[in-house]
Amino acid sequence: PFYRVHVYSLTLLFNYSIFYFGTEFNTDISGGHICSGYSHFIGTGEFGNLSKQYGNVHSLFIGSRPAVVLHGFKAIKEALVNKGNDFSGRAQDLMVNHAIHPIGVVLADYSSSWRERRRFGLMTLRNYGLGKDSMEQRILGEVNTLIKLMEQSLGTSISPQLIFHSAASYIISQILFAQQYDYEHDFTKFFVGVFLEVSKIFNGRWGMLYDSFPVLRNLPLPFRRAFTLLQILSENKTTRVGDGSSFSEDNLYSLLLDFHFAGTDTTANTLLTCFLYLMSYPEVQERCQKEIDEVLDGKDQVSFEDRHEMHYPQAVLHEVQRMADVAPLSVFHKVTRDTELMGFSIPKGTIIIPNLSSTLTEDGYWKDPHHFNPDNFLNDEGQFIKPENLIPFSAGPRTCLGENLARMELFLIAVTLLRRFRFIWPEDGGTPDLTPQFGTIQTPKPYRMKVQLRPTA
Ligand code: HEM
Repeated sequence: PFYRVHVYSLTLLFNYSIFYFGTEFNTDISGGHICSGYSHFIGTGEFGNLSKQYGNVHSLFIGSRPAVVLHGFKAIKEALVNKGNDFSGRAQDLMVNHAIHPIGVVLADYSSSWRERRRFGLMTLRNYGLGKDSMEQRILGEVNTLIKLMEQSLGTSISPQLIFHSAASYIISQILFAQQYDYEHDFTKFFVGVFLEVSKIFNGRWGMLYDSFPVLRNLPLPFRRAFTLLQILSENKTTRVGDGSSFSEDNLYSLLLDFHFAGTDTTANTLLTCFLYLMSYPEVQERCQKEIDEVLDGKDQVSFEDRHEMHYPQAVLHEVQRMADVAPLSVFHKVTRDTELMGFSIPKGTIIIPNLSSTLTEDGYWKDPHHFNPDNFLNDEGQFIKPENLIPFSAGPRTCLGENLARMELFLIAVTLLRRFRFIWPEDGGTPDLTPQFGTIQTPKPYRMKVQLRPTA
């Protein structure tokens, strides 16, 4: 038989529960091992253990569908970059596909229409100023709103979650929408709220049940709420597409959702991780501020170009991305034709799970793999270096389309806020908990922060 299945373990049901069956690949065919479970519930720590047991390329089941997990930089690069054409499809039968019809970019299968829409997305980002001053000015404009909010809360402790989510949402919305609303407007609250709630459903146990057990899909279970919310959003769309466009209204709507989904949670959770670590390591925060003051001496605002002179803050921001591990399993890929990888044959249609997390602490690549240490990104002369195996944006033809925008946002927001404020862990905040909450998009545990004006500000 293709798969030799035996029950490996049956762990809990429902409350953080998974059906977890271990199976082995028929060694005549693949030479490898297979075990199954469900990614959202196994957690990346468990994934790491599976690689120790089964190797850097092994498989598991999502419901009844076989998937292959790739661990470590070598296997991921070999598949996503060197064999990019074979490994760049997308699975088409998961809850996200059904709720958001995959005619945008993120969830679309590898095809000429995906390529066309991806090109359109990149062109739109460029036309709206990425790589030119205008995008920078928009981001800095948004930082001013953050500054005002923080100034109103000086001395008290604030919850940064909604603030950073709204800022990230606002920046991407400036490209996507003609009209803007402030943070307190009903539309903003509705829009940001829908995305937070829908992501929670996709990433939670209801999303897992939907994906694993197709028979449940039409039942009135709580996952239907995601469909309802997206339907309400869809009913509120208006179109600006003129005659002659190769894009339908639905294509544009999907692109809007894609860009907003892909660009908000990821960036906001990286910022949240950044300030969590800066408060937990005050000496790192102070060293960043010292270098920022020196480089910006006399300038009233930072520019993205300044990053080339800010070696330590750049190292800290990259180390934060390593710790944040925002998209631990990337977005699942799919094999577009029968192919092979590192001696394993993989049939067309197999889901591919790139375990990006596994590259972040991989032996032999980092000076200090298991601790927060900006030295991981500094050479002996204290200059910033970026090891090629830091791939939070993934790699190959499906690599994140918003990487440059995200990098610009993280740098400009962090540097401007650090120049003006000191961030302190509140006395009544307990001990900082740096362990992220596992999910398709990882997020730090909710925390509060205290903001003080810096004497030089
Ligand atoms: C820190 C911030 C971000 C991180 C860590 C991140 C990470 C990722 C990852 C891991 C993927 C999957 C790549 C793959 O399938 O191999 C992805 C895809 C994508 N990201 Fe991002 N992202 C970030 C910010 C953004 C922003 C700001 C945008 C907005 C323009 C964006 C737009 C996209 C799109 C459109 C895709 C789908 C690309 C495709 O399927 O062809 N991302 N991102």
